[in-house]
Amino acid sequence: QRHKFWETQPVGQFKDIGNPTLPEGPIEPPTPLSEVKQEPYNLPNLYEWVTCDIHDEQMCDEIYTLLANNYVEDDENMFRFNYSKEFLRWALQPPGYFTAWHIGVRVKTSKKMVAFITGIPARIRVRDEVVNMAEINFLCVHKKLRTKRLAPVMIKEVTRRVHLENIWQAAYTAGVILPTPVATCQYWHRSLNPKKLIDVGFSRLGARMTMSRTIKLYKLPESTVTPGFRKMEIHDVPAVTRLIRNYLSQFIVAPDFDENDVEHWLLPRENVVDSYLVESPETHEVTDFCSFYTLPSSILGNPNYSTLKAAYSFYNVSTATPLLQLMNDALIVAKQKDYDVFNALDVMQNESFLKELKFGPGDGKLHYYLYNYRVRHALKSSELGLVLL
Ligand SMILES: COc1cccc(CC(=N)NC(=O)c2cccnc2OC2CCNCC2)c1
Repeated sequence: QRHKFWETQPVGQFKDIGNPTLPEGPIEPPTPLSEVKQEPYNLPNLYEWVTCDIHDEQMCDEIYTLLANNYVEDDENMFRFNYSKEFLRWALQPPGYFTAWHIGVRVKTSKKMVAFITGIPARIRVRDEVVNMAEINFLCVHKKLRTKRLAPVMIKEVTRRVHLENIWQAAYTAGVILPTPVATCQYWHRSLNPKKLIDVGFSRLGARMTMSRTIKLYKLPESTVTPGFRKMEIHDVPAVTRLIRNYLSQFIVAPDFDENDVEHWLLPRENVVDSYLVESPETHEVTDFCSFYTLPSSILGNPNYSTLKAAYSFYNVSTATPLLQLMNDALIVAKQKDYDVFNALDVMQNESFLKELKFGPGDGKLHYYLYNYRVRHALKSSELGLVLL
């Protein structure tokens, strides 16, 4: 019964692992658009599809609430992602987005939103092939409807709508193992507010450690140390695009960002995404870049705290400032902005700073997947240059 659905899909199958005869690249060829199913898949009788215009305040509210109450929790069900409305509008409206790929399921009678799944277009390079893909995210089924096998039909429906736009590949992540991970990443956490993290059960007091010793251990300078370190601004887009395109070229899988993408994904947006760069005081050249996105978590069942304010490492480039120093400045800014914790995956060159900057390993892994694209063998996480929201 395991993976009954995924064994029917064009994804790397476990039985194919290590089979050298299977070529890297698309698993199935594109279908002629006339042969793509024109009408939506059938839902169980009580439910109907709804195309969600995230720009509409009331619709955005319904999606926010569905996710806030039913989306991903940590393994111990102590925390649940609490994506903000402005974050969702940012995440779902990149250049070239399709409203039709923001798909809700609601109860026909009550019109209550009970499930959601999204796609956004992205150009993703795999080795030296730039592929038009859909990034699939926010798959969420209401807790009370989990046994109704809604996820497979939702995945087929978003796939159908992506096919109608002549896109045949996708990228997605999951905390669970499905056929077949293209890379498996470990996540790490850097305490910024250790007392709160311990009070809410996110962290535990180390052995032979007192609370005051722990607070001292994670203490950071009041201000950043790198000369020329400043917030990114709109006029920096061309320079940051050059910097990040060059940096990402070293990874096997990475986004193929152009200036429009950089302007959308990396320009600071309050409470959504923060980005900083180093402009050399002498030459005024942009030499380094760091960024993190804001994804709070609801704290489930704690009398004193309701929200964990978390920063998630996004894209970081160092060409002149040591990455260690650049990321320490990112930690300092996050602390200044009252974040409780700074999270990072061991992707790109992150491993080079995680331990030294006092990140601790998380208790789970994040698996990356490609749909209808075979990668001969799983990548090391350091060969991955893609961070999904
Ligand atoms: C602390 O609150 C949590 C609430 C829900 C789940 C988790 C654990 C977890 N699953 N974390 C991650 O997936 C994760 C850890 C570090 C960096 N990015 C991550 O996930 C991102 C990227 C994938 N989509 C969710 C956000 C933690």
